Order: sequence, then structure tokens, then C-alpha cells
Amino acid sequence: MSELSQMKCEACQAGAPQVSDQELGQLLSQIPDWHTEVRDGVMQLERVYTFKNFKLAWAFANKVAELAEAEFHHPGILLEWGKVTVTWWTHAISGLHRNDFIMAAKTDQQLD
Ligand SMILES: C[C@H](O)[C@H](O)[C@H]1CNC2=NC(N)=NC(=O)C2=N1
Repeated sequence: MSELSQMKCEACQAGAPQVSDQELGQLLSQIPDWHTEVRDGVMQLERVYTFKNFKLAWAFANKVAELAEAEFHHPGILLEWGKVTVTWWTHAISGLHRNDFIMAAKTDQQLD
């Protein structure tokens, strides 16, 4: 269980700094199953989870949605048959904040 998953998101508003290149490397090393994507110039964290069927994927997606609401930090969630793609980034800063890495680690915990 990574220490990131034990952390709480901090309030983040426009103007907060995005993670630096050095922080990015250090934080990514703590969530090895995740990768970065850049969409419309916005860097995001992404992981694809696979399941035996739609119902299991749906149940996982629901747990991620509950987690997001509890932390008031929300991902993109694509629900497909046997697959859930979760994408984290911080809308307010159009990029990656430490919160996104915390939430990625907490997302992995929803598999347990
Ligand atoms: C109004 C604004 O959307 C809210 O303050 C919260 C809600 N959830 C959020 N989720 C994410 N990923 N980024 C945000 O900037 C964000 N802001």
C-alpha cells in the first residue's frame, strides 16, 4: 500500500502550481501501473482496469465515483464491457497536481 493512498487531497484552486518535472518522476514511480497522457495540452494520469464482465467493471466504476465524491476530486471514468479507464487531472490548473497522484493510488485500493 503506497503512502500516497494514505494522504488526503488538499483544496486546490486556479493558480495552484502543477507538479514539477522532478516531482512528476518521483510521484509516477509510486504508481507504476499508471501512465501519463497529454490531451489538448493537459497532462493526465491514466490506467485501464480489466474485468471478467460488465457487471464487475460497473461495480468498480461505482466505487471510484464514490471515492471521488468523498474527496471532492473527480476523474474521467470510461465504463465498457470488461474495462474501466480512469483518468485523473486537476481541471482548475489544467494539469497534474499532487492530488491526482493521491487519487490514483486510492483508485488502485478500490480493487481490494
Ligand atoms: C467547481 C470545481 O469543479 C470543484 O471545485 C472541484 C470538483 N472536482 C474537481 N476535480 C478535478 N479533477 N479537478 C478540479 O479542479 C475539481 N474541482
